[in-house]
Amino acid sequence: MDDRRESRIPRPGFGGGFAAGAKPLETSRNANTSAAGGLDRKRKAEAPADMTETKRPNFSASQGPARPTRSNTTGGRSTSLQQGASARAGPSHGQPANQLPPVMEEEGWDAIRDRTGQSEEQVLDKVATFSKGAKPERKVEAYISLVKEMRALAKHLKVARDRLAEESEQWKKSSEELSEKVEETQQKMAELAGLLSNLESRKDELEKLLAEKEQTVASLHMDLQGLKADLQRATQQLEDCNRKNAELEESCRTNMQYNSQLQGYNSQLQAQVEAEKVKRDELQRAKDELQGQVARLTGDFSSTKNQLALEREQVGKMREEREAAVRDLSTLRLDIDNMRVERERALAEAAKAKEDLEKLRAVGGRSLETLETLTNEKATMEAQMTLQQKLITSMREELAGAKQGQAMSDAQAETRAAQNAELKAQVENLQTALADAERRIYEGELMRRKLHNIIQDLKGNIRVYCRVRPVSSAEAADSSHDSEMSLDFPATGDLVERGLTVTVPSSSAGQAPQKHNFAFDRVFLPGTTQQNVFDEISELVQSALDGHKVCIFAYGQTGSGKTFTMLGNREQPGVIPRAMKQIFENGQRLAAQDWHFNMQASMLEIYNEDIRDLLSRKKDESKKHQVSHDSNGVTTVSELTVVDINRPETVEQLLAQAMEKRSVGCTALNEQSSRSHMVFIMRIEGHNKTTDVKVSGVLNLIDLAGSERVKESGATGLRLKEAQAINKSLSSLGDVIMAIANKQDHVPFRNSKLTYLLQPCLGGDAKTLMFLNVAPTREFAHESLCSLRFGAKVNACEINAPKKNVVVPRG
Ligand SMILES: Nc1ncnc2c1ncn2[C@@H]1O[C@H](COP(=O)(O)OP(=O)(O)OP(=O)(O)O)[C@@H](O)[C@H]1O
Repeated sequence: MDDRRESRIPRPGFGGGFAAGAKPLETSRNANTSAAGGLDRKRKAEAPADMTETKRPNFSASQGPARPTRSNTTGGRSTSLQQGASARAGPSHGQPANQLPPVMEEEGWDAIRDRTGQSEEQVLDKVATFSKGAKPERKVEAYISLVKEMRALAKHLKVARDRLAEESEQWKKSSEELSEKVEETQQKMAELAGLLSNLESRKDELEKLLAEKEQTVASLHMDLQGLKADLQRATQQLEDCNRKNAELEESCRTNMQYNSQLQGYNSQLQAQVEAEKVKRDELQRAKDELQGQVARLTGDFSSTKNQLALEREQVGKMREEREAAVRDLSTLRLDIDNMRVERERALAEAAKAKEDLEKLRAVGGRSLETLETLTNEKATMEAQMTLQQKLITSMREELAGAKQGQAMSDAQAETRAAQNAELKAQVENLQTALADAERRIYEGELMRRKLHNIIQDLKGNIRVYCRVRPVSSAEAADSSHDSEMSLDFPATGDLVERGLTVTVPSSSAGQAPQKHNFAFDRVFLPGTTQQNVFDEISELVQSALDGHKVCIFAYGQTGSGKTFTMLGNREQPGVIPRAMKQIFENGQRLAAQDWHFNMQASMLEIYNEDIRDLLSRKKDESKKHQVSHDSNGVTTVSELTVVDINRPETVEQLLAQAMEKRSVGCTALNEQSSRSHMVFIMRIEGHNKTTDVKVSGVLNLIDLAGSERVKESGATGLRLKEAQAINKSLSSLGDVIMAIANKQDHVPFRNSKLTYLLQPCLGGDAKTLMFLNVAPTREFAHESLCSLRFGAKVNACEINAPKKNVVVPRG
């Protein structure tokens, strides 16, 4: 128990120091210190004051000032020594004064220090000094006291050294513990330092972040300022807009007026065109008549010419004959002269013979025989002469007749020549009139083309014609169909033949059906004939012959009449056969103006985004066709059959062949539904040999696949895939038209095969018409609404003025 208490005694003042922070020791020390302090105070209170006085040694002045007796004045260390010493010297302190041992007995150091108030150093440095004459006993006493003090101090120091050794051990241990703790602490500190550096780096990051945030805040602030400024500007702009809006409304009103003027102008132009057409027809008729006359006159002329030639020939012959007759006559004359000479000679001879006969008679009647002979000769000669005279007379008559004939044929030839000259003059006049008529027809044609184009442009380059098919007999007869009409058409007002209203039954019971109004360039009612429909688009077909790129689409749900409109049937041919007929007829008509046309046709279908050649006679379906366009906008489809066509019958055969090949599948909506887009492409190259003008047009006629919504078609599997491909390409077509109309930088032609194929024919230099085919009954009202909405979007588009592909020779 004592040991433990002693071990807690603090180190003496001259030993080593405590490590800072050794708290347990410090706490014990304080406790003991206060306990010791309590004992000291008790002892002081109990010790008699005089005794303390007397036992204090008498030091000289060199000993230094005497220290106060309070233990705490020497600091903690002295206090501890006192405490330890007093603990051991306990019994001697606890005795009453009269029982104290004599001073010379062993007194502990603590007691000595308490008594004398000296410190250890003071005792060690103490030197015994005596005043002169001091008694030896006093000196001895002083020495004894000093020795005692020294001894007490020595003991005390020994005890203290031992304790110090022990304490040193303990301190060593605690030092080791401490160094362990220090290590731990250092580790912890290192960890903490790591943590701190982490924290510092984190702090740096956070500071950076903070700085960034501050920057962001600053930029946001600036943005806010900018936005405020923008807001102000926007407000300003809004005001401007409002003002402009008012101006626009005003200009809109003006435009509307202008528009109605334009419409007036348009109708005037149309009237002009009609008048021009009438004139052209009249001119054509006049030309035909003139041509007939010319042909007749040319016939007359050539027959007269032939006759004249014949007559000339005859006259020539007659001349020859006359000349021959003249020659004969002169020969005859010569003969007559000869005969005359002969006769005269014969007469002379006869006279001579007579004379001779007379002489002979006279001579005696000699030579009777000779006389008879001579008489006979004379008679023969006279007969000959008579004959020759007759001959001469008849030849004279013939000559006179020939002369008369020649005079007549000369007169006839003159008449004919006069007639010929007249006919020539007439032919020349007619030829001049014909050239004039041809020139006027050519000018009329140019004017027609110009006006035609103006009208086409005024009508817009994308036109939408809605065609409503009649209710089929099957629909009317079958009660499972809702064959009530869902479409109404205005009977009066501006929208006659242009507007329609679709009434869509509500999907939820009890709700009223909804009405939607639409207006298009033209609406064909159910009874409209194929010819009426074609009449409305024939001008567009004509444009292809004039050198434009033209696309005519048929869009609509399955069974709405697309194929009927585009192809029709034998009795009611549709747009494609009629267009072919018109192109051929007009091509032939233009041949009179020296135009020569080359036409080529191809037919393909796009099925599931693959191209199939509909005119190929091969059965290989796996062939892949690539589409490419050159810089002139000429499209090529690799390995596609191209057929030269020179008569409409060829087209009929091609169409029949193509229809057999076209992909047909069944959906819940139509058992014979075409599941592909069919594209008929006709290229027309024209050349005017007189003017050397060249034109190059393309006519694309497209029967699109059914547009019904995938869900409605009830399709699954392959049919579902087909329906999805169809929907994608139809919506791509819509997107392309919108992008062109909105003048977007990028037009997504490549989003589908169809739009990529038709790219050059869908841009600014092309004319597009879309037939919007709709079924009339309530059963299809929802699909009709979708088709009408699509058409309305397309109809709202306006495309640049088209460019004609015409090459005019230089000079
Ligand atoms: N205007 C019309 N007059 C008379 N009959 C019509 C008319 N339009 C369509 N039809 C008839 O309606 C039926 C369906 O028409 P059509 O085959 O042309 O539809 P479709 O839209 O081409 O369908 P699909 O997408 O399946 O090819 C046909 O029997 C057709 O003869």
